[in-house]
Amino acid sequence: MGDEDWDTEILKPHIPSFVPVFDKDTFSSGANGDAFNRASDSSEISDAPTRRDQFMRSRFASGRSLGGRGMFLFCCNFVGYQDGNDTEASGSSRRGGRGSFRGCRGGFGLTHNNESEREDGPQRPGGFFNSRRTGLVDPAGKNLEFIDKSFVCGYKGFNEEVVAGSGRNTWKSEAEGESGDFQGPKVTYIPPPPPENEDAIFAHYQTGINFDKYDTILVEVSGHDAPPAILTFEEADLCQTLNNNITRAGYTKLTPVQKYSIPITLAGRDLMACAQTGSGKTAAFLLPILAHMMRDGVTASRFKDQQEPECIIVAPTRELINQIFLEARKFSFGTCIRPVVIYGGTQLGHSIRQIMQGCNILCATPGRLMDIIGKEKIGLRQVRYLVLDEADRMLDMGFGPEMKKLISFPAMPSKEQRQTLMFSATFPEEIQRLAGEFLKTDYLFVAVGQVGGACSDVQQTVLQVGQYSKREKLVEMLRNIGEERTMVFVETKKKADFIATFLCQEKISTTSIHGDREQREREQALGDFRCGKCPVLVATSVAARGLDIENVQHVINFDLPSTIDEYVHRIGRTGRCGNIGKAISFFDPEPDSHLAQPLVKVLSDAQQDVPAWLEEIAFSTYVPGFSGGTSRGNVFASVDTRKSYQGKSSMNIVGFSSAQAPDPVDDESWD
Ligand SMILES: Nc1ncnc2c1ncn2[C@@H]1O[C@H](COP(=O)(O)OP(=O)(O)OP(=O)(O)O)[C@@H](O)[C@H]1O
Repeated sequence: MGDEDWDTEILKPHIPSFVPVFDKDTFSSGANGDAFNRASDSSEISDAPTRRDQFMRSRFASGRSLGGRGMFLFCCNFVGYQDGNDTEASGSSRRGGRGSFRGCRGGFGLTHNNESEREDGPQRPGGFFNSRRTGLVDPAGKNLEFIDKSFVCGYKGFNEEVVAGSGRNTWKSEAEGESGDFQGPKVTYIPPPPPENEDAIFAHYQTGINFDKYDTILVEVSGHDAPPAILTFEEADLCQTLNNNITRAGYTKLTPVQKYSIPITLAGRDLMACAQTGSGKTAAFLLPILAHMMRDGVTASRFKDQQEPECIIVAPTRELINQIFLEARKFSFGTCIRPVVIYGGTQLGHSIRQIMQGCNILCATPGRLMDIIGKEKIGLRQVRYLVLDEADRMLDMGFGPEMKKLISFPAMPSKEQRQTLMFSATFPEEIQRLAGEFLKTDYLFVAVGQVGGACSDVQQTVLQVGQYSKREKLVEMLRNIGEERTMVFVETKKKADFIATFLCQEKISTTSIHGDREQREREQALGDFRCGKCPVLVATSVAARGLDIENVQHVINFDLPSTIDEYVHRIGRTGRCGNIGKAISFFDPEPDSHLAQPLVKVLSDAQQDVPAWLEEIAFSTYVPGFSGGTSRGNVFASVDTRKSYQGKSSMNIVGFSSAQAPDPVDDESWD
């Protein structure tokens, strides 16, 4: 069936509108076969040579995207209205006119080119102004119609404020959503308490066969007087409790980003660290912070109306910040340090109660953090460590203003008085420049491998698949993949629902995660995926960053994201911690041609085969003299952008393999 029929099909009233979970025993996803491999390879094989000459590749070195194919026109012909908050991609360029929800046949004819979902927005309230898919996601599993009730009142997305011309959305603070201007029905969800059982706290998965290969990755440290890397946990000279926790977590050997970031942080330096997905960045900031806190004799915080944490960690998504919290809880086990997590979509009172019981490390999503500071439940005076995980995302136009607000609070120690740490697998140049405002001028920059490069343990395949053939191809692949855990990324929340529902109809056990699902549903979906109850998770970019799920063997980009950075994060959900994984991307030349150049670069940098047809498209969209930065944030920074702007000779640059870890050479001054 082609996509032409899709809308019609979806409208059929008998189709379950929730995302059912099929029992695996009842509905087998099909036997493993070799068709998957054939499918994966077919386009490459038929498209002949896998690599063009070096000349062509070098021309794409800047990796700049040439997107901007016009406004994203999207009318929900199946619901008879159009909302303003459909997609989750945060790039400023929206995917062009031929989306999967094609045409503008119905609805109220509103258009919107500014649909990105910003995580950490308020939970959609219930009742009449309910989630736009009130009828879609029914946990009770009733068959409901795909009729959106919100069109009745012209609902356009709760608490949503579109910044015209920015190309990205910003939402009003969650503070307003939950406690301010908008008095919708209260969010009542209280997440389950974290496990108390030690086995569960220290549960971990095995490092993979390529874990030792991390040692061969080139590491570059730039900035003044970088402390030498350490080679072992012992060299970090952490306290006994921390060492015990590290051992119980199954860590025996440092990853490169840890070898460099731990001593830098222990030395009190500010840090911007860029390392490939799944290579242990979380422990790279948690361990030295915990060690410092222990060394400084942090006192157990007591029950108080206002808590003053020593450390604030922010991350862009709820699930990610919860994961970071669980890591903090694991490594601080047996100490008096109390980490707390707060995030949107949960009852505000619950967050407040958690904080009041004591808080040394606050893990928060930005909106909830602002809310809680506004309510004076958190005082900032004691903050010594500020961590921005997925820092490029935290500083982009979506979250940047809130982060700026955070560091501008009068009580917040200045950057000279606190330590600021930024981590990500991608750091576009313009974001690096913005980061300067948050960091001391002498911050150190650690680049493990190519900044913004994909994890080399992920086998990447790009297939040319037209919009109308995607679903058929997806089903074919998933049937061959069988029970192996697979994340399928799509561009919009509605599409996530459609594809998940479609796969369920095909009797493939599937669940979905995206920003229009209630938090309880999101966590349930993730839980079902983690435990293998649903081996397929259809997700929007809300699940692209940071999530560390054991045994994800495949990532399928049903739709490519609008930026190459997002691609790198998405495929990084597999191939983690030395394990190997596979990523398959459907490339539809019409909307995706702007990604051809950066894709060629990502593939070749990761020693992957580059299909000839992709090189052709990249070549045909190549603009001579085109280089470097773009406001779209989808090119790599060469490494530390201070070099580009202040001259290479003025930087201290140390390029060496992490295995050798010599002392950094003190070059000339750059500041
Ligand atoms: N030294 C180590 N030894 C063994 N396992 C480790 C080590 N460091 C990290 N891990 C494990 O590797 C996995 C990936 O780590 P983590 O989530 O911190 O990666 P990341 O670099 O932050 O990835 P992403 O860029 O996707 O956010 C986790 O399960 C973590 O517990």
